[in-house]
Amino acid sequence: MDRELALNLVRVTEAAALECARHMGRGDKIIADQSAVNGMRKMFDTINIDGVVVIGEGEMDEAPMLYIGERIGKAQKGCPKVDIAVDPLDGTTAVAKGLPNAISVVAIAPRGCLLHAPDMYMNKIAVGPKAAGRIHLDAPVEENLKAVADALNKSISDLTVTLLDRPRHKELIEKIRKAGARIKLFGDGDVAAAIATCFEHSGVDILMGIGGAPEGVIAAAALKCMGGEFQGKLVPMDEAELERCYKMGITDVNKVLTMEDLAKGNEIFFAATGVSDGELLKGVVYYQNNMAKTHSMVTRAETGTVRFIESIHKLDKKPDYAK
Ligand SMILES: O=P(O)(O)OC[C@H]1O[C@](O)(COP(=O)(O)O)[C@@H](O)[C@@H]1O
Repeated sequence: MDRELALNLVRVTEAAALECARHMGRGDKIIADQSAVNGMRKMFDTINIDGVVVIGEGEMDEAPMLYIGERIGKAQKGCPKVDIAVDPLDGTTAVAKGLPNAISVVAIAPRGCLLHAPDMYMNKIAVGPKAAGRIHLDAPVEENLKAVADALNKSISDLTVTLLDRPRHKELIEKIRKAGARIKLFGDGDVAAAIATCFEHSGVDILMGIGGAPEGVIAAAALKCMGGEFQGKLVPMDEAELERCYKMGITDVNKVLTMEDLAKGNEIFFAATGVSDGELLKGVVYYQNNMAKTHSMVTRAETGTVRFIESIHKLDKKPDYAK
């Protein structure tokens, strides 16, 4: 895949962020999400790829756009055939309430390389490059914390574990506290939290806990690009969810899914744009004269280069496809 695709992916997440950030604090997460989808979908149509959505807004009958299986992109002759994983707005509630950490994200890989993860929960663990290769999702919490602390040349008491603030994490939180690590809970957006582990200045060292499985695939793609490590295990809650795993070809739900299972190979691209302020990305700011500023990152696995891009948008001058 042409490396120029990276910049086009930023255009896609910027378009989604610019649309949905308008709905910050307006209390309606559905409209915020729809706006992100509209912005993202339109921009995808300008990009020369033959894409299939593998992680999207739901099944075809649940979502009008960016549904699983939808073909997107301009698809001109000779263009790359790719799998696309999107979360036009990770943090719908955060935007509706005006809270931090919401981002728009997209990951792309050659056809067949991204896991078609069912829409259910996934138990996750993620670390940055220095601690990659030292964790195992099935290992006891204390063992993982010790391994990460050793890799980072810190004591466990100086480690910060980040996890979603959910009642289901009560036991996990107790174990982390018992081991002596610090905890940073967040309300929503575990893709951004997983990415944050790859940057020392973010102040978080390890992500743990249960979040969405689709978000897990996107986070795995991102961490693969940045040299971190992500592992996940599906958490089907009932027979119906178990059946969905089987239907999607996941026969052993107890298997720890590695980055290679979730995002295969080295031709992976990932882009994200901040919607509301987070540890790494600033949220959208709207200026006078119908201008706006976005803050994005883009990376690809082949080189591992991470670019942070600040863009000033003159919204009056946007072409029709970007309106
Ligand atoms: O809110 P739940 O059910 O605990 O699910 C956790 C998931 O929700 C999120 O926080 C936000 O997802 P949405 O934007 O789809 O609401 C994800 O980042 C996370 O994986």
